[in-house]
Amino acid sequence: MKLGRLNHVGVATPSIEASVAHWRDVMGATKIHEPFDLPAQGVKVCFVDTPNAQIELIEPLGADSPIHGFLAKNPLGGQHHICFEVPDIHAARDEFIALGKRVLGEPRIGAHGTLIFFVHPKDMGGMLTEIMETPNGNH
Ligand SMILES: CC[C@@H](C(=O)O)C(=O)SCCNC(=O)CCNC(=O)[C@H](O)C(C)(C)COP(=O)(O)OP(=O)(O)OC[C@H]1O[C@@H](n2cnc3c(N)ncnc32)[C@H](O)[C@@H]1OP(=O)(O)O
Ligand SMILES: [Co+2]
Repeated sequence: MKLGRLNHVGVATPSIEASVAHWRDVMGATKIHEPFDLPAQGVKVCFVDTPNAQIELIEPLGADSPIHGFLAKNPLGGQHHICFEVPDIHAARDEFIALGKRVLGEPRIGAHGTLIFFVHPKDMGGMLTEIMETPNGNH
């Protein structure tokens, strides 16, 4: 697979409002985007810009949110996933599968409007890994 740039670090939180205050007041973030709901992924999302990538704050949305289990184990929240860009999402998916990695579902539209998929943390050195097709303009 051709590894692209680190797009974001996903950070699970029980409260985006509280996390925004942390990133603004403690970490000095100056560009924090408006939060929005992503019902298809079961999360509320807020992007925090850093000079070379984004922090993606995710709060559970709805009873079936995929981050409920993580927050039950980590009530304060914490680093949940890392996301790398690739030029061709379908080729990347095929390559992970050929390597015996558990790809979690079909490619679907993520928070940046391009296709994403996840690879199981137990097959990725303990890190839930999101693979994302490079957005237009990032090439
Ligand atoms: C905002 C939209 C989108 C984007 O565009 O960026 C997103 O990022 S959405 C982010 C949220 N969505 C997802 O996480 C979808 C993919 N995740 C899953 O399918 C599941 O969460 C999971 C990874 C399969 C875990 O399932 P779950 O039922 O929550 O946990 P288990 O208890 O079954 O866990 C098994 C095992 O794995 C460990 N684990 C779980 N989550 C993580 C994690 N984030 N990082 C590292 N390890 C994780 C968990 O601790 C268990 O380990 P053991 O206790 O040793 O068995
Ligand atoms: Co993400």
